[in-house]
Amino acid sequence: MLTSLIEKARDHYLQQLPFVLYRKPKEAKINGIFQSDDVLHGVTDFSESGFVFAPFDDDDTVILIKVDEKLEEIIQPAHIQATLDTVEVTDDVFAKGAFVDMVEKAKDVIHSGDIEKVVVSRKKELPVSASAIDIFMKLVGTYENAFCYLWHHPKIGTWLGATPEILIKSTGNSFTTMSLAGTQLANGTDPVPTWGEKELEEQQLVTDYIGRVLEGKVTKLEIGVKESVRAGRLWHLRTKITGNFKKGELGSLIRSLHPTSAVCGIPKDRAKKFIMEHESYNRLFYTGFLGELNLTKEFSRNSNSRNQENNAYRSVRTATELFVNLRCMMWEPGKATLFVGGGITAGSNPQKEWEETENKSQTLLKVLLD
Ligand SMILES: C=C(O[C@H]1C=CC=C(C(=O)O)[C@@H]1O)C(=O)O
Repeated sequence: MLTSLIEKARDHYLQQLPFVLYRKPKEAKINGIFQSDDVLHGVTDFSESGFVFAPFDDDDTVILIKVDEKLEEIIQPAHIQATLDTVEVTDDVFAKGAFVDMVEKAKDVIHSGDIEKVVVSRKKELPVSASAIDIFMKLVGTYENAFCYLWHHPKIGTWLGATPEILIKSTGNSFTTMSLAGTQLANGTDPVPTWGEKELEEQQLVTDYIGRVLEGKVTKLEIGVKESVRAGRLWHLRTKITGNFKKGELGSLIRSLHPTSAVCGIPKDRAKKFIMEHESYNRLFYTGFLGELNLTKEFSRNSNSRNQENNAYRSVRTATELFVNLRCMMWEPGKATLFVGGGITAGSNPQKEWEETENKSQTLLKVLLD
């Protein structure tokens, strides 16, 4: 079924113009933002408005797609045939050897006391025949709790993903962020998982790190309780963190959060150096962030508990909603490059870390191999 939103995206792709399609967690509506020329815009201080796409490397340019046109539509998503268990964990000996070596090196550096935690990753390439739009529609139909997107800029490329992690969500001067780390495969029978020491410690390090970088920068900082959340076939540990920031400080807040230790490590600079030296590829936009920056939204609220319509009032404010670019891939005609990683601490087992990256790759493989 061709809809005006999907038709517009196809047309933009054919004309090689920038656009993004996205569906927020638990929403039915698909959004499209379309830029009418192919200029590559960069963000300078996060006072801009549009859809941002940021690389992992916080020294590189954050890209902005300008909102020349914004469309919204409720579209019937594509459902996939594959059952949860049809994609097998593979044992690619060469890739596994290199990854396990990197985890061992990371553990050596952690034991030497230089780094406390580092997130290492790898990529996985495979042939694909599906179009980026078809893959996007399957992601939307499969992962209702994730932020699903298809992003295209002719000067950069095409990316897709279904991420479970919020970097920052803000309206006015209040914000929410989260510490998300620790992974285990969902077992059909367990309603909620039991967590081991390694995962609990790994996630606590991320929560403490976020608390430290925000302290002094924000007011009313509140750190919630640990909860287990589902992301496709995986469980993660999550802690919600909220607070208020001063007018004009959104950019500095984003810059201090990214990259969190859920995707880089502790301390940030040494972990980033380890990643740059030991991962044999450039992460590009994997573990960067993406989403709406300073978009105008209408909020309506009832001022009366009896819910009388004439008491409802509306206000127009700007809102920002950014997600960490996880469970993502770069799409090229005929080829997909998937990116997956995991947090390494003193207690990591290299074989288990490999299996964890294989499990994480299934989020996209399930849709690609359908
Ligand atoms: C780096 C990734 O996940 C992060 C987010 C959640 C759990 C993670 C973990 O358990 O290691 C990672 O910190 C990835 O999916 O590639």
